[in-house]
Amino acid sequence: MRLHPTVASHTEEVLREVLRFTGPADSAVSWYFREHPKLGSRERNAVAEAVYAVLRNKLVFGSFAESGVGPAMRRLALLGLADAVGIDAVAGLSPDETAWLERVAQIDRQTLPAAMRANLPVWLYDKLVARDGEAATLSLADALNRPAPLDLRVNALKTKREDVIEELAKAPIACEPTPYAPLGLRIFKKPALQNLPLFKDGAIEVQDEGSQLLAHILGAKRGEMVVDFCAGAGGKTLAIGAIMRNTGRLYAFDVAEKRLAKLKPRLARSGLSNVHPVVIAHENDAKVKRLAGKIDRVLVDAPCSGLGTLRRNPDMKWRQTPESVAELNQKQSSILASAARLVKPGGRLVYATCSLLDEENEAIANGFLAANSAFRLVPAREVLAEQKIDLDTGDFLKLTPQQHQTDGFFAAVFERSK
Ligand SMILES: C[S@@+](CC[C@H](N)C(=O)[O-])C[C@H]1O[C@@H](n2cnc3c(N)ncnc32)[C@H](O)[C@@H]1O
Repeated sequence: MRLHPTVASHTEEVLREVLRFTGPADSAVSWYFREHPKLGSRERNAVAEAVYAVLRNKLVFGSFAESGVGPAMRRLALLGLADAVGIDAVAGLSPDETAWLERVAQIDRQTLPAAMRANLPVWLYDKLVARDGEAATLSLADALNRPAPLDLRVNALKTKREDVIEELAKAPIACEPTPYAPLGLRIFKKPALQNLPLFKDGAIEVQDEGSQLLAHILGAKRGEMVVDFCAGAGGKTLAIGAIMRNTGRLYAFDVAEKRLAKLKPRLARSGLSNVHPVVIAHENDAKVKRLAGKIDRVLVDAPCSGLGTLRRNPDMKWRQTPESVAELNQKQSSILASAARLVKPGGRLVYATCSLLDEENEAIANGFLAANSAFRLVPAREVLAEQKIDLDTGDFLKLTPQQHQTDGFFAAVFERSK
């Protein structure tokens, strides 16, 4: 069935805003939909998917849009819609536009230059090729430029994974257990979950398998004192709180009050009562210092470029620059140094990012080790084995979408000796 003919102009309007890259694409899309409440759900879906298709394929579509007819933004919008819903579903096309889209669809992308096919900014493409070579970069870029499946985490305080599979099947929503995370489920479609009793009752949360693994790698135990230093809206906090079986004390720190506020309703659904959200002014806040040397496990899920999450946030690649990454590096080292002071002897500190860049990952971890002789690196493979998770990515946890079907994640585990 064809979409409403205004879908192309709505897509064009949203693109005009999103391609200014002044804020996150998902906020711009949500704002537009709030301003246009009459737009039907099928149309909204098509507009959003088309905008994301343009963000994912910006270089290739930009090149295709040099041919064709009509305003440049409409050409991009049509390419996005053709990619997202197919040419036949797009109404209101002129015969010239249809012919152009059909011509473009015939182009063999293998004939395009590699850097264009990767659809990455030049600085990032060059950096990845210098590290991994062209073939590996193209395979990574290909995985990053595809939409992610939907991963769920089962709240073990409320139910079991097998019971959720059965319950979802009644909806009917088909899912399969995630390969590594013991409480994860993967759905390949995008059903609306918000109205399911399972969701409302806090039996499931949406969380990428990689993010779930970061909660496991922290290895928090019952009754421990734990800090989630950069808790944000609490994706990992909720997972850690459940791993602690709702015992002990889990502080959720963040400098962003708005983000921490989003944790509140999730906490209420989850049934957790061991979580204590705390807004801090900065990483050296007195509230942090008060806990120095008292904490068993500290997770630093550091602010980062987010380049590992391009499957979900394709705009990030166009919004980050070498300068923004350098700025983040300063912040990352500073937060890690401050968080380390919380850890008691024998306690563990985990540094994690959802970045794929060495300078946000190994470089920060190695810099920390060099400056902190009281800490040693605990090989990630050992920690994962302790957690009975069958995954060996070496001394560090390194997840990539093409190898593990998760977002890109990094984690280093440190233990304090004295
Ligand atoms: C990667 S996000 C955290 C995501 C979150 N852990 C989750 O699983 O949903 C990084 C967070 O670090 C926070 N942040 C930035 N600077 C900080 C600082 N100096 N101290 C603590 N948190 C900080 C940001 O507000 C952001 O919420």
